[in-house]
Amino acid sequence: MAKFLIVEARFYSQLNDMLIAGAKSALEAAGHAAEVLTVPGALEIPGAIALAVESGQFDGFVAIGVVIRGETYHFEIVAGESARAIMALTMDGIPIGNGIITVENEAQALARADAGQKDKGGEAAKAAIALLELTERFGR
Ligand SMILES: Nc1c(NC[C@H](O)[C@H](O)[C@H](O)CO)[nH]c(=O)[nH]c1=O
Ligand SMILES: CC(=O)[C@@H](O)COP(=O)(O)O
Repeated sequence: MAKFLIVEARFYSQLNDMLIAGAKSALEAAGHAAEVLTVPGALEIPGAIALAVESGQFDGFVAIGVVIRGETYHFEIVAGESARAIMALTMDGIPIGNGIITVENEAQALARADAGQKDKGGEAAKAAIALLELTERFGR
């Protein structure tokens, strides 16, 4: 059994609850344990994961968040920079699944957060599990 940390940016509470439910379901189905850490927004997720990696307490990570386009360029920054920083961590061999949904509106977010629809939380958890299995296969 591996131990995963779900790092969630609690910007839209109900949507996050749905994403986390999907992620937890996927992790439990694979026989793994999960803890949840909450940060203010998606831009804080990569830094929180980096700090948690240093603790040595977790085998893998799932990033959970919702970024909905507003009026300004800030959407591109939040969506793009959180994804870029998470990708940089995975390139360092850290098993992370990215479940930060970046959408145009709440309807799109709902369809992707719902585990009975597109289940992006569960998808991200399965990606993290797959990367952890690769670290075990390649001896990291
Ligand atoms: N607009 C959204 C944000 N914005 C906040 C940033 O993520 C960050 O917390 C702030 O810039 C302080 O560093 N975060 C989301 O997760 N979702 C959004 O829609
Ligand atoms: C994704 C965002 O940053 C968004 O929620 C902020 O909206 P705005 O661009 O209208 O400030």
